[in-house]
Amino acid sequence: MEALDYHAEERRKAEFNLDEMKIVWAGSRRNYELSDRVARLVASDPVFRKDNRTMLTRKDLFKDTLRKAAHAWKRIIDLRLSEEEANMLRSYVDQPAFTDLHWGMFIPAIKGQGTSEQHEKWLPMAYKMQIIGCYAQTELGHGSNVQGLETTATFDPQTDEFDLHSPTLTSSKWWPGGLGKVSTHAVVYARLITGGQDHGVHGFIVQLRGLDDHLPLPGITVGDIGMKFGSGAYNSMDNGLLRFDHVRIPRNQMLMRVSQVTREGKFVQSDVPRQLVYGTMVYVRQTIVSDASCALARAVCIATRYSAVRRQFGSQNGGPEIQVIDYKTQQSRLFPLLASAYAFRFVGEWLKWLYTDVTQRLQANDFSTLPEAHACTAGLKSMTTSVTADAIEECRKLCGGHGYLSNSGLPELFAVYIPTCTYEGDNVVLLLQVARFLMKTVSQLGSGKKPVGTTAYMGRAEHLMQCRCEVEMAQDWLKPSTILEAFEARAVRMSIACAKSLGKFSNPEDGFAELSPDLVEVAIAHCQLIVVSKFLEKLQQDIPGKGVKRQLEILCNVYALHLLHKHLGDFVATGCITPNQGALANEQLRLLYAQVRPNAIALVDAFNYTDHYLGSILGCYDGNVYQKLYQEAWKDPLNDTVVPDGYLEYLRPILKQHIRTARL
Ligand SMILES: CCCCCCCCCCCCCC(=O)SCCNC(=O)CCNC(=O)[C@H](O)C(C)(C)COP(=O)(O)OP(=O)(O)OC[C@H]1O[C@@H](n2cnc3c(N)ncnc32)[C@H](O)[C@@H]1OP(=O)(O)O
Ligand SMILES: Cc1cc2nc3c(=O)[nH]c(=O)nc-3n(C[C@H](O)[C@H](O)[C@H](O)COP(=O)(O)OP(=O)(O)OC[C@H]3O[C@@H](n4cnc5c(N)ncnc54)[C@H](O)[C@@H]3O)c2cc1C
Repeated sequence: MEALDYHAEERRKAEFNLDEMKIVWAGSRRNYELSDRVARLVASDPVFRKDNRTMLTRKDLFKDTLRKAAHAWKRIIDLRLSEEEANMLRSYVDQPAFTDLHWGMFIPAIKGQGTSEQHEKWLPMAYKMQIIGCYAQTELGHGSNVQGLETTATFDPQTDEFDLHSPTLTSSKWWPGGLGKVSTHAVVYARLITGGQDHGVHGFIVQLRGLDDHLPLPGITVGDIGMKFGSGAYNSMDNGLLRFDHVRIPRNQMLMRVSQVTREGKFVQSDVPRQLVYGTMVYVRQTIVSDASCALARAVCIATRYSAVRRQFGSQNGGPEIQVIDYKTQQSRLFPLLASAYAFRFVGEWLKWLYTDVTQRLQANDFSTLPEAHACTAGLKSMTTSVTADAIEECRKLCGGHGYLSNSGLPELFAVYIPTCTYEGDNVVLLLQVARFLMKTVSQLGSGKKPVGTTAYMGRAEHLMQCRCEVEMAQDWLKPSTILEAFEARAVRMSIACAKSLGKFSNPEDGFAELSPDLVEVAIAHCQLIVVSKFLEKLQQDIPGKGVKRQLEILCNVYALHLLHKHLGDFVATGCITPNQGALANEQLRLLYAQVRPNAIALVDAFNYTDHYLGSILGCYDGNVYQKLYQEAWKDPLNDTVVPDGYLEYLRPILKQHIRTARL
């Protein structure tokens, strides 16, 4: 018997080759095949079941996480998965765990900031998981201000050791994932002190727990910081606290690629920039951008599939009601998010390339592109996570009441996703870093130093400051050069206006603080330009498959024009476009929505998510939503008994009070 598919009609409407689109989404045929295989492997394994997760107590959830991590590791070993496949497997298991920090931060920190001797000593043990590590930077008193960290690492030349100490309550390490209950080791960030002199924050490898009994080593106080937002969600992670009471570690456990301490206690700064101490954060921010496209695609997939199944109003002559996806308001809320998922995917690909490039340069002692890599990773991490967090909530609303059910998958996705706006750098703090970079670039414009990379457009500031948009009809907005110039002109004009305002302050730092809300907007305009331009660049590539490129062009235009519509104030106020041209952009946007509509379901099918990974009744592939919702309701523990626990103690006395009242 053929499986029921409530979306079959929608799938037939698609105007492009779905298999080819899946490959574009995955980045290559090889990526597609790998990820498809690993996703199915996870989905078919009962240990990785997650539909009961939000019902578990914290302790049970944590134990379930340990069980899944151990099983994942066994699968990785047994199947001899490559590092790439192993990463995919962990991400499809879809449960935050200590392993994220071990593989995602502990190992990269040692790789990026350790010497080759340190690599040789620590990495083989870490790769075999004979030791498990975390990234212990943030403290109770300081997260954003890394230079304000208080933990000290004081060199003792007598013993050739560092003495690690937490001098105040606020110096307690607070938040590191994997620290609370699991990690045997940590890369700890502490102030390096030699000969009474403070040399700022550096990384140290510190053993926390015994490898035989898992007990904290002498002088170490360690534990979990407590429940976090939402049920299930990030509570599978043991975010921890850590205090040191004069804990001793050998000198060679300071990560010494950036700076060294000699046997005599002399501090030596190598010729690599001190910012490399922040290198792990740059790496992770880059991965967070790719992850944003996955999370956004997931929410959009659920909301799109459900919007095609859900019907409200408009029945004529007893016929079916209107699918809610056909309401223009639904389209204007949903399709820009669909377009954003694709846009973030492509900018994530590009950022990965940029990161690989900067890493190769750093190895060859070329540090010239580090500021650009920092600005791009910080800015795009901030912009994509903020958009995605808001979008998940918007998708919940797009699913009406059923979106609020836990089994829609959206509440947990939201709860697990929102800390990305805070961790790895608070989004506002990161945008201010981008703004500093932009203001520096503007200040150097007259000096003959040509801006390069993502700020190259500033080199054309003279033209962009006075150019006039030539749009006369709605369809003129479909020209890539018109869109690009409008975004470049807006970004450069906002940057230069801010730089001028800054110039009015006698103390630039006072000006920066006073104008910081405007500077954040400048940074966002710049980041949006990057995303638009990378989407346009993607379209320059040879993209095979019937109709695939055409769909991507439509999505690119939706992405750019919805931003233009949303930030019309910026575009008009800076004189890039007229209000009438803004209205034409909106007219074009409506036409584009109509073109997306028949392809919407196939465009989310292209993400190739399994029902297991989506974890949503509303988003399941076959669209059999109502039956599944009905069946699922009966599985709730409250329905285990017909009469609830507590009836006799609490309900019956209330219900029976009229008998007592009547007797009085
Ligand atoms: C598959 C793998 C999966 C992986 C998943 C992993 C799991 C995910 C789970 C994640 C769990 C979450 C895990 C976690 O949450 S881990 C904890 C994350 N913590 C943060 O992100 C803290 C955020 N704060 C900072 O980064 C710094 O303190 C900032 C940047 C704010 C200021 O800093 P500071 O006060 O020192 O700097 P300055 O402003 O005086 O600027 C001085 C100069 O330095 C340059 N500069 C600054 N920063 C960088 C940089 N990074 N690379 C290169 N350059 C940099 C800057 O441009 C300036 O240059 P110039 O203007 O002088 O030229
Ligand atoms: C789920 C989760 C996991 C984490 N995992 C880890 C981990 O594994 N390892 C680790 O070391 N850390 C971890 N962290 C800590 C995380 O990196 C920090 O919380 C983050 O960097 C933000 O710092 P903060 O908490 O000090 O925020 P704060 O800086 O105190 O932010 C509070 C408010 O102040 C504003 N603000 C701060 N500075 C400025 C400024 N200069 N200008 C304008 N506004 C400002 C912010 O925008 C924000 O609105 C984790 C955090 C979370 C939530």
